[in-house]
Amino acid sequence: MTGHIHVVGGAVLDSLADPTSILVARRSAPEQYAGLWEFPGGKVEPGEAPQAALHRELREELGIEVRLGNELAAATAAGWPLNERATMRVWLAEICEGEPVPLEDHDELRWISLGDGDEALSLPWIPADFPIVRALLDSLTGKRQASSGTSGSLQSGR
Ligand SMILES: Nc1nc2c([nH]c(=O)n2[C@H]2C[C@H](O)[C@@H](COP(=O)(O)OP(=O)(O)OP(=O)(O)O)O2)c(=O)[nH]1
Repeated sequence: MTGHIHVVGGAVLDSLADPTSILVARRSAPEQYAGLWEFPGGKVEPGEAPQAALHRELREELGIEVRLGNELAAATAAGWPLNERATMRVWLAEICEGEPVPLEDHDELRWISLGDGDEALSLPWIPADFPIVRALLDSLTGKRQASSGTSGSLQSGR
C-alpha cells in the first residue's frame, strides 16, 4: 500500500493476566486532535517492525517499557481504519519498567476502569477509535460471542 500510513497503538493494561484498567492518553496536538483521547502510539517508520515501533513510541511518549500481549484482531491485516490513508494495529500491553508520564504529544494520562465500559466510552476519543474501544472492551470483558467474527477477538503474535 504505497503512501499508506501504518499506525500502532498500545492498549496498556494494569495486568495482561487479569486486566482491570487501561491507560489512556489525551492528545495535546495537533489542533485537530487536541483534547481527544487515544491509544498511546504513533506511526511506524520505514523499515521498522510494528511491534518495535510500538515499544519506541511508548518509550518516547510515556517513558515506559512494556511487555506486549495479544493483538486486538481487526477487520484487515493492516488493522483498524483511521481515515482513507491510515490504519492502526493495536496490541495489549503491560508496563514492565517505568511510571507513565506525558512526555510528549499528550497533556494527560488516565487509568480507566474496565469494569464499567461506560467510563471508557464516555471519554471524547478520536472518533475513529470508538469501534476499537468497543471491540477491546468486548474482548476483555468476554461479552462478544465467538460467532460474531474476528472483530473484537484477540489474536496472538504476528
Ligand atoms: N497514536 C494514535 N494515533 C491515532 C489514534 N487514533 C487515530 O486516529 N490516530 C491518528 C492520529 C494521527 O493522525 C496518527 C498517528 O500519528 P502520531 O502523531 O501519533 O504519530 P507520531 O507519534 O509518529 O508523530 P509524528 O512523527 O507524525 O509527529 O493516527 C490512536 O488511538 N492512537
